[in-house]
Amino acid sequence: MSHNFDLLLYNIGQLLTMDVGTEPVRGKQMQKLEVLEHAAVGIKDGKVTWIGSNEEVVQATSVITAKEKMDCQGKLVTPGLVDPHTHLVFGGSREHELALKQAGVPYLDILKQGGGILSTVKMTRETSEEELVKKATFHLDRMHSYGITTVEAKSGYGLDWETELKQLRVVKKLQKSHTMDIISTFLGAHAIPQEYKERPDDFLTSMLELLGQIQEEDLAQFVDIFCETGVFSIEQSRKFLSQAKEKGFELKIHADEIDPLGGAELAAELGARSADHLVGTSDEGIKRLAEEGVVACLLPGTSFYLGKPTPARARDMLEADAIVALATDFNPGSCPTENLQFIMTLAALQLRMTPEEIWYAVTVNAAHAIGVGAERGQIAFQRSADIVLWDAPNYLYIPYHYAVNHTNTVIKDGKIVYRRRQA
Ligand SMILES: N=CN[C@@H](CCC(=O)O)C(=O)O
Ligand SMILES: [Zn+2]
Repeated sequence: MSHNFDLLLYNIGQLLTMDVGTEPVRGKQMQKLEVLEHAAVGIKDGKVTWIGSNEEVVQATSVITAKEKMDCQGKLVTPGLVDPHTHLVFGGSREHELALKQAGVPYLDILKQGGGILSTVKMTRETSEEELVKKATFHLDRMHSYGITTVEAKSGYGLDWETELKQLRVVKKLQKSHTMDIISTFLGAHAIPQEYKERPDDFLTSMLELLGQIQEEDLAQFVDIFCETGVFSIEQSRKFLSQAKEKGFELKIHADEIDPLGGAELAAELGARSADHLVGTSDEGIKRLAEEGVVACLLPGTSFYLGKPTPARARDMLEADAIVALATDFNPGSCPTENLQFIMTLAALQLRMTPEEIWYAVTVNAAHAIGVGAERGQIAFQRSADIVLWDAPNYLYIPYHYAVNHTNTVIKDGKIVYRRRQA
């Protein structure tokens, strides 16, 4: 059979296809990783149309042709990474808070004093839609350079109708203008704005009134809430998310990030797609997440940056056969980094996840955490060609050699969107 590809990747030292079909991978199954040695991948019309051996390429040069050929020099090739939890769209930055953190001022105290999220809210309200598009485009370009080809992006720095819609419309514009696949989440329930300080329930009601407009303009697939001490309680979160679910939205929840309020149990009760953070989650919460197939989306970069001594209980979640994913939690306050590769290292060192588990957590399960598990996170026949060639000899190397960028070439829907500058 002859092939005429648009792009042929050959001489691949190690290929991780992560080709597990359309279901997420649970717990103990995350240990089993298929590695193809000396492989090749053919791409046509933006899709993966052939996966074979390098031998076949060498032997059959006459019947395997391509407009462009990429010699992968015996290096690692994997699916494009998926980042299922980011606060991509925001104005300004919060580097001044670093000194407060160093002085030991707790994250929730900074928020209580009107800083933290609320200071980003002020800056985002003051930033134009065009400026927000430009700034988020810069971050998306950087994410591509780190090997990320699909991301989730939340609102939550407006906390009023105008600015929440502004953020979501920025995401909608980026879905059209940028090569990155972006899944949108409404996080209007991110914090209580000053103007509603004494009336949090009225604030949540006003955010719920936005849902109709969000649906009408198709601005978000998910609705999320920050369920945390001093922000929104379990009861408030249950009421808010239940009403969003009734309107047809899929659910996410910032759960048990700092205090173990039982956000994981609530996520299971409501059939959320994912529960995120989970640093303080109880045995019961872990059990319920696994039972209901809620993706446990862990954010070790946030624990690292906030200097939290105890990491999320990843090993107990894996033991309980939960579906575990990883994300950056990229945001200006608790995790200002787009580098998902560094998150992979933190998952190894702090969460004690194995390299095999980590690779499922940044591809297949990350895609399931944002509802695109059937389309993204794998190199498989007729799937979009979202592929990374790494300057690495094998898949162990990425979490091991840390705080640098290992990408050589990043391919999105069959097109090269990033190539490391060759000296
Ligand atoms: N905890 C709430 N939201 C973000 C932090 C947002 C911020 O600090 O600006 C998080 O997931 O950590
Ligand atoms: Zn977050």
